[in-house]
Amino acid sequence: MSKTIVALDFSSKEEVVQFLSQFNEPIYVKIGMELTYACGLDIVKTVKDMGHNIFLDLKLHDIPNTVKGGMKNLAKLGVDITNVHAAGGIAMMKAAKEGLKEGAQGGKTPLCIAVTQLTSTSKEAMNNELGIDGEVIDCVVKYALNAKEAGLDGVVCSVHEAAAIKKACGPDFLTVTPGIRLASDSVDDQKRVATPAYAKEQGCDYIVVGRSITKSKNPKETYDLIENMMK
Ligand SMILES: O=c1ccn([C@@H]2O[C@H](COP(=O)(O)O)[C@@H](O)[C@H]2O)c(=O)[nH]1
Repeated sequence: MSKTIVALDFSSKEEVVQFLSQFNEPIYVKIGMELTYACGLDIVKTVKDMGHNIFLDLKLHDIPNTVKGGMKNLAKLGVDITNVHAAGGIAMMKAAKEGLKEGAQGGKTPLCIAVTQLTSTSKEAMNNELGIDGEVIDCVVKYALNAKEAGLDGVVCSVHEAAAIKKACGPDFLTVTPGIRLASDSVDDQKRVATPAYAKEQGCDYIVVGRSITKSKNPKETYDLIENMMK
């Protein structure tokens, strides 16, 4: 199973099909807002029919009843992982899990993970804009403990918090880490970034990589390079 989840941040089905044609074997991909809002949820079936594993990254955040209903319908798509915002609270996360169980197809319930603090959030922004005092790592670990209490399977966090989360929540609690850059890449809008090699060192279960792969001159070669760093 690959450790690299490629973020398919494209705005058309054609771009996705062209991008995935470079891969001869199934990989792990992430379908997020950009692609879903451009193509609708039909794109999930298209990518699934090509044999790829899917993390559907729609980051649900609403009242528990609404999230439960939303997740029930997302589970019917047969995706592997989906997610919510941990900031929605424990009752909302429990409802997400219930919805996924109700909608599960063929006995397969998608894993549910919670976004802690976005990797584009710095300590300064968290303190001054979001009004959360203290260090990012403390907030992220608290959100991870909430997600565990709600029965979720893991969290989205930065590489810098992964080891502390494993210590607090146990080795089987998944850490899925975006904000990945090769040393030569520009950081763009990300704030809490790390290399694939450091992600491996910190024990991250999966890394999420978008632009470093999709915008590189040879995406397949860059994917292979990154995937090998995670082995
Ligand atoms: O905290 C988060 C949660 C989700 N993401 C998503 O991951 C990719 C990262 O893309 P890059 O191009 O590698 O920066 C993107 O789809 C985000 O929506 C995140 O970055 N941070």
